[in-house]
Amino acid sequence: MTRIAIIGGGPAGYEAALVAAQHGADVTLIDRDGIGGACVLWDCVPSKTFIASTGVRTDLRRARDLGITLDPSQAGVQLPEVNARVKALALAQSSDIRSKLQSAGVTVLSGCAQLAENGGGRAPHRVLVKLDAGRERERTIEAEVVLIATGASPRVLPGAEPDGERILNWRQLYDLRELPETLVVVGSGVTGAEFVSAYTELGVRVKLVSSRDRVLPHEDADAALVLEEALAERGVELVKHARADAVERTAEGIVVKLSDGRTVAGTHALMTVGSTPNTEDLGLEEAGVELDRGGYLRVDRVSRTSVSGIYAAGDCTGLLPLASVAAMQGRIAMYHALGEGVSPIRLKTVASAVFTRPEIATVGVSQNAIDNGEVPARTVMLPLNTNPRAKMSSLRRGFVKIFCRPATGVVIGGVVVAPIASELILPIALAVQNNLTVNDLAQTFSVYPSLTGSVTEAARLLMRHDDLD
Ligand SMILES: Cc1cc2nc3c(=O)[nH]c(=O)nc-3n(C[C@H](O)[C@H](O)[C@H](O)COP(=O)(O)OP(=O)(O)OC[C@H]3O[C@@H](n4cnc5c(N)ncnc54)[C@H](O)[C@@H]3O)c2cc1C
Ligand SMILES: NC(=O)c1ccc[n+]([C@@H]2O[C@H](COP(=O)([O-])OP(=O)(O)OC[C@H]3O[C@@H](n4cnc5c(N)ncnc54)[C@H](O)[C@@H]3O)[C@@H](O)[C@H]2O)c1
Repeated sequence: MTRIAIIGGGPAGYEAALVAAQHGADVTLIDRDGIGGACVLWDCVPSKTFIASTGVRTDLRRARDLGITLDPSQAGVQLPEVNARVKALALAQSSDIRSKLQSAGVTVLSGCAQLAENGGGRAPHRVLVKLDAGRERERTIEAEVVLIATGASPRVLPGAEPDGERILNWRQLYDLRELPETLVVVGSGVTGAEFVSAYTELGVRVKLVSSRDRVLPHEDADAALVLEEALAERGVELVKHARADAVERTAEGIVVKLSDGRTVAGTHALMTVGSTPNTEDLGLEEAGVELDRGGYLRVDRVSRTSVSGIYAAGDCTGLLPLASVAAMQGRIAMYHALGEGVSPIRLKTVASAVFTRPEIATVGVSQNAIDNGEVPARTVMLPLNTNPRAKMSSLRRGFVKIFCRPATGVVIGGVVVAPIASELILPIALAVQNNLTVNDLAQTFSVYPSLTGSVTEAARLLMRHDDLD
């Protein structure tokens, strides 16, 4: 029976463990902070749960447009209750995953693990675990296969170290007892944008410090523009071309010092300046495992590191820091290690979403790659304000974009900006994954009236005239 040791219990680690156990391996999974990893306990799941609460306020804000008047005092935010719900839901999900692993036969250990010296040659790898509890303090596990799935941690900007009171990282937000009066968010990537949108919905005055000329510099530019307009309308102050050098405490709260001499004041600062991989103190150098720039583990498309039998998956590899990609990398590693048929990971079919209001969802090639001439494509952008369902719900913003191959009409990408874009992207993702054409999409019945009607309509606009004859 193949022995497998997995370091890290986030989506990369636990999905890998489930697959390996299903295929008859003897699996030990070690995690130091809690099963589900940062994804379930601090990052993805808590932020989306928090955003679900703020979404109620979004709907209330829009109710007036639909002829419903509400007493604003009835829409108060009980922050301790919101935060308690976030934490309870994260812990419950962590516990569900632990039970699932245990019933699949996975040995779950709580503790900190690192690679230990092995006997060399064909001897199995050895993993040293410093256990959290119990009489046994250390255990050495021998395994033919090791998967490193240790994730990443919030990057700390020197001079702006979080203190958990006024200068916060996103993992410390759920300990606040009261809403900040003025929140300065530093960093306009996906994490920053999601919290700006969420806190604005809760009535907090928000300022966003962006090192670029816009919010979401890595996302579709048209989508980012729509979001920027929506945030500006809600009073968000966007400070552009602004690189934070330091954040200092003041009598009133904090002040963010920018590299060009400007300052931005608030009561609290939220640092969303990216993450760094958890690859220190793992014994990687001694084991000969190579790292890339920034300390990420170098892997190929079946998750192999530079050392035979040692695989890596998830945010510690820096491939694409998404829970879905982490899980897929973990599964692929196990299929490969156990000799099962496996296809290398394909990032071109990954669907992802930014959970702002409106949401932004994307899949496949980007508009940028098309505009740069890297990918030849025919494109369409259909505003949602022509969609009957959108009009009924008084939606003013948003669009559907579809990109297809010029000659064949095969769908290669798309963008949706809408309140539930994370759900609406699926038909386009399905088309991209399965090489479907715009004709296939256009000929699919969508419900009338529905927002997905804009997906089929956009596809119809991309059908060539000779197809329509
Ligand atoms: C604010 C935020 C929101 C996000 N929202 C989304 C989203 O909506 N959708 C999405 O797809 N992705 C989202 N992501 C990204 C997603 O959270 C990550 O891609 C995902 O967590 C990666 O999973 P992982 O298994 O690689 O690592 P993690 O989830 O980080 O888990 C790694 C685990 O390994 C443990 N560990 C580390 N070192 C050791 C050691 N030496 N011994 C034992 N255990 C160790 C850690 O404690 C941790 O528990 C979000 C990220 C952030 C920051
Ligand atoms: N909904 C989701 O799926 C979701 C949500 C959050 C994060 N994520 C994943 O996590 C990844 C990382 O996102 P992120 O937003 O945490 O990090 P990021 O690295 O994408 O963005 C950080 C931003 O901070 C800026 N920055 C860095 N130093 C700065 C400084 N001194 N002053 C001002 N700005 C500064 C950077 O220029 C960058 O734009 C995403 O690419 C995504 O894959 C996904």
